[in-house]
Amino acid sequence: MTTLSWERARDLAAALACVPAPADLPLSEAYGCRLAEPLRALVPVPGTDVSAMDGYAVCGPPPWRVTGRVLAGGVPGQGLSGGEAVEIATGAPVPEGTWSVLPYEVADAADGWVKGVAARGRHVRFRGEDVPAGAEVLGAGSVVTPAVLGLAAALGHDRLRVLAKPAVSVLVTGDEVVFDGLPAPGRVRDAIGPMLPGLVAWAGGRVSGSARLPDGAGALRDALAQVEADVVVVCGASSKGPADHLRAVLGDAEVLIDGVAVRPGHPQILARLAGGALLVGLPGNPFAALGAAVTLLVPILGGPRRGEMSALAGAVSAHPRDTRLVPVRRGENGAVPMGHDRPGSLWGAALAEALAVVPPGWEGGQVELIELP
Ligand SMILES: Nc1nc2c(c(=O)[nH]1)N[C@H]1C(S)=C(S)[C@@H](COP(=O)(O)OP(=O)(O)OC[C@H]3O[C@@H](n4cnc5c(N)ncnc54)[C@H](O)[C@@H]3O)O[C@H]1N2
Ligand code: MOO
Repeated sequence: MTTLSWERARDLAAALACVPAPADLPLSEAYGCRLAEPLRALVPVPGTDVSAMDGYAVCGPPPWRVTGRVLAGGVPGQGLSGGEAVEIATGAPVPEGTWSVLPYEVADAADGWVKGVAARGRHVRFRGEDVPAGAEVLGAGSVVTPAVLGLAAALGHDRLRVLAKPAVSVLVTGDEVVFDGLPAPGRVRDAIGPMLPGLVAWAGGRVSGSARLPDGAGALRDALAQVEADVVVVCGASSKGPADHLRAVLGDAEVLIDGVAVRPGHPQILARLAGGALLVGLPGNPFAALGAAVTLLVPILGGPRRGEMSALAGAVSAHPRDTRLVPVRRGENGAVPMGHDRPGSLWGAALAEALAVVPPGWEGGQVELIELP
């Protein structure tokens, strides 16, 4: 299979973008998804007539004799008759017969009696006044924001039927890769695993699982056989060295892309596994992995595709055959290269807000900027 141009690789990945499927997710997992059906109130809010103020629930004209106290979560007890009041907390159910609530600030209370001016219905939140039971509060397709999650909980929902984000399972390979602490000589800290959840979430997916694998075809083959996700990302093992087993274990998978003419990140792979999931093979070099993820993974997850065009303000040399991805920040005269962009280093990318796409043989002129999260 021949190496694909960077543009064609990105287009092919976008054409294979995952279609979100309806699923019932707990509130804790639904953030950022779209509702697959309208959101309805399972209960009225408030659920019963409650006080909106700390003060006295009163009945009839003043003065009132104070007969008791009701706190939030309490039971209202006996109903009120004319000339009676109970001390009441905000959110507590008002007793039957309540005319209104007199806040402490305007109540004149002494010796078990209270006086004041109480307009009828004032400072009482009536059952269903905020949201009536059964009301459709949001339409299908609405994005589940933090406020939507709070509203859904208030309306009695534990789960939401949403268009679930594509699930991404991450496999990090390499005997030399360690996952915490200071790497000993010959070891290297995993710099790709920590980068992926944020990148995946930004692109529209969610990391549903991750595993750490030693080098070796057996471990990778077993892990791929067990994985349940829409997309599997394999980090490392994408090149042609003795420990690079990804191609060997692809078996009856359909390899769609094997190598992209881009620097860094050319040894990237896209395949359709026998079970239907897509596999993205990222190079082990961390900046190369980021470049490959932007090329294949982000479009597959439905993430932003095209960026704006911009001049480059700084010396950048094009590659004769490969597209270059150059970390940049926007400046007054165009995008400024950040440097520190060797394949093994994320320093430049960490300083950057976008990757400039420098086409093969580029001789100046505007280039596309791909936003980085
Ligand atoms: N004969 C060839 N050798 C190489 C080629 C090639 O075309 N022909 N391409 C080079 C390029 S470009 C890259 S990029 C790498 C890709 O290698 P792999 O994907 O097989 O990855 P590894 O060999 O396992 O590791 C490469 C490098 O990255 C480090 N690494 C691996 N995983 C991680 C991780 N999770 N976090 C941080 N660093 C990681 C690893 O220790 C190596 O230093 O192949 C070149 N070789
Ligand atoms: O492309 Mo490698 O991906 O240059 O380091």
